[in-house]
Order: sequence, then C-alpha cells, then structure tokens
Amino acid sequence: MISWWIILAIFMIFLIILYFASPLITPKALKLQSSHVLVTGGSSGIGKALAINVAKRGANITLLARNKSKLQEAKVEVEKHFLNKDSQSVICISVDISKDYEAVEKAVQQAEDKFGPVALLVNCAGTSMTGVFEEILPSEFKRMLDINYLGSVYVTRAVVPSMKKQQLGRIVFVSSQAGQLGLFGYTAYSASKFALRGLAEALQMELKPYHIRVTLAFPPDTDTPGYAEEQKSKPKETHLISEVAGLFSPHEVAKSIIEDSTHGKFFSYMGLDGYMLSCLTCGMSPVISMMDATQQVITSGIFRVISLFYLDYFDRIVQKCKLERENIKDDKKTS
Ligand SMILES: NC(=O)C1=CN([C@@H]2O[C@H](COP(=O)(O)OP(=O)(O)OC[C@H]3O[C@@H](n4cnc5c(N)ncnc54)[C@H](OP(=O)(O)O)[C@@H]3O)[C@@H](O)[C@H]2O)C=CC1
Ligand SMILES: CCCCCCCCCCCCCCCC(=O)[C@@H](N)CO
Repeated sequence: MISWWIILAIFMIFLIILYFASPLITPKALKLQSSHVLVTGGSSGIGKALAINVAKRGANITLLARNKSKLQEAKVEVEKHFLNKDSQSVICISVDISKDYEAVEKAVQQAEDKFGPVALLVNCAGTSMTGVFEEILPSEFKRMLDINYLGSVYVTRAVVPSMKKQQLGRIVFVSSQAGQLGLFGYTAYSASKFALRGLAEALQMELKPYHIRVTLAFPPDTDTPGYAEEQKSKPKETHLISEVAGLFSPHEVAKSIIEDSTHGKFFSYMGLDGYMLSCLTCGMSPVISMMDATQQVITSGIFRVISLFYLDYFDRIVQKCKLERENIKDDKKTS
C-alpha cells in the first residue's frame, strides 16, 4: 500500500518540476510594442477584437479585408484603444485574399513599406456555412477552401520571406473546434479548417530554425457578425450539437489567441471542451511545453472515454431530428 503512495508522490513531484521547468523551455513571449501586426479579417468579429487587443499592447496594425467602409469603421474603433496615441497607427487595405495571389502580395508589400516586416501575422479572415451535404452547392465547397484555406496560404506566403530574414515572428491560423472534429452540417466548412492543420504543422517545422512560431487556434462558437449570419441557415442538429461547447465573446477568444501566439504555443484553445479536444487530437503536433506534452500523454485515454459519451449524445440528437423531420413529412402527406 505504502509503495503506491510513494509512486503517487514521485509522480506529483515530477509534475511540479515540469510545471516550473516549462517556462524555461518554452519560447520567450514576443513583445508587440512598436511592432507590425497584420490581421486578415480585421474589420469584424474575432479579427477586430484581435486588432483591439494588439492596439492595447502598443502595436502598429494593418487590417486586411474586402469591404472598405467596414474597414474604416474598424480602424476608428481600434484607434481608441492605442497604448500610445502619438506613435501607433492603423492602416486598412482592401483586398480579396481568396482570388489573386499577386494582389495579396501587393497588399502585404504596401503594409511592409509602411510599418516594416510583419512580426505577428494573424490569418483570421474566413467564412462559414452549414447545411446537409447533398443540399450544399458544389461551388460552396470550393468557396470554403478558397477563403478559409487558400486565403491563409496566400497571405502567409507573402509574409514569410521577410519574416525569415528577420529570424523572428509569429504566425496564427484561425481554425475552429470544427477543425478538430467533424460534425453534422459542417462538411464544407470543417474540411477547409482541417486543411489549416496540415499547413500549420508542416510550416512550423520549416520555420522553427528561424525562430518563427506557428499557432493553430481552435475557437468555439463566438458571438460575431459571422456567427449571426451562420445561425440563419443552421440545421437544427448542428445547432443542438454545437450548443454543448457554449458561446464565447470575441474579446476573450482574441485574448487567448494573442497570449498563446506571443508565447509561441502551437495550439490555442478555450474552455474545458477546448482543453479536452486539444489533448485528444494532439496527434503528432509539435511539443512546445513539457507540461502540455505530459498532460496530453496522461489524459488522452480518459478523454477518449469521455468523447464516446459525447459522440453517443450527438448521434442521438441526429436520430431524434431525423424522426422529427419524418413525422412532419407524414403529417403534411395526411393533411
Ligand atoms: N464566430 C465563430 O463562431 C467562429 C469563427 N471562427 C473563425 O474565425 C474567423 C473569424 O470569424 P468571425 O469573426 O465570426 O467572422 P466575421 O464574418 O465576423 O468576419 C470575417 C472577416 O473576414 C473578412 N473576409 C471574409 N472573406 C474575405 C476575403 N475573401 N478576403 C478578405 N477578407 C475577407 C471579412 O471582411 P469582408 O467581408 O469585408 O472581406 C471580415 O473582416 C473565421 O475564420 C471563422 O471561420 C472559428 C470558430 C468559431
Ligand atoms: C473529450 C471530448 C470533448 C468533446 C467536446 C465536443 C464539443 C463539440 C462542439 C463543437 C462546436 C463547433 C463550433 C464551431 C464553431 C465555428 O467554427 C462556427 N461557429 C463558425 O462560424
């Protein structure tokens, strides 16, 4: 009996050592004061909250999006949060990141001419759509990939050369919890967000020797104009399933993304479900903190067991909604 207590005590001491040793091996936090932060999709929702967060940290900010008046409104709002009004500024560049690589490269060049090489790039521009697979237009699958995946490739491709020269930088890809597991209604969207994972994992291995760190963020449902738009056509199943993880504010999501990326973490997640999902789907993602790696090793078995209960709950939602639909059809036929 006593030997079990000794093993437990050794294990606890090991965890405590890891906890204190982790900051020594994780990269130092990148200071954003006076540096150049480029946020795609910075005119709305999570992107705008990210811009506000880095404005408070003293950064110069480039906002990239298509709609000029929305960009201008966001600029005015972001400027209100400057740490130092005399030395900081915001520029807006209107470009569609999903279409023409040359146009994206020109926009990035224009931003770097003004503020110097990008120190932190946040690929946040994106869009979502939900629906039952066979009811989604084939062109929608392409649109999701063009904006959510290729848009991030293009901007990152344009930023990396100068970042490599500086041998310093951070790159964030905003995926989603729906980029960690596939759910009813998200066939087109999830695929585009899963694609970002392959990109982020491969790219981080290339950029690590240049002291550039890549972060992959998995936000849960977040209260933004994009989310409000998504609600309009969401199947009931998708609604009931995603309700499980709750609704977060864009500012809390932005805060955690900036904290994690400035500290060079590979995963950025929110809430208990986010923590469990990230441990469970860690795969062969890079190890930045020994503390995180230990938690992944210890928890993955038990989280897999918990996930089976979640999956069963989701399957029951899908079954219940199917029956409801069939009953509605039958009622219509008989009436
Ligand atoms: N809200 C949520 O529940 C969650 C969102 N996410 C992800 O976070 C990101 C932001 O979402 P959210 O804040 O809700 O979205 P919003 O719709 O509120 O904002 C999207 C932003 O991206 C810009 N954008 C869209 N398409 C393009 C394009 N082709 N070229 C350039 N800019 C573009 C928009 O500006 P404009 O239209 O003017 O171009 C806008 O600034 C997305 O990638 C989304 O998938 C992830 C998890 C949850
Ligand atoms: C141990 C296992 C734990 C499992 C927890 C599972 C929780 C699943 C919730 C998924 C929510 C999907 C959010 C998508 C958000 C998004 O990207 C859109 N809103 C974009 O607009």
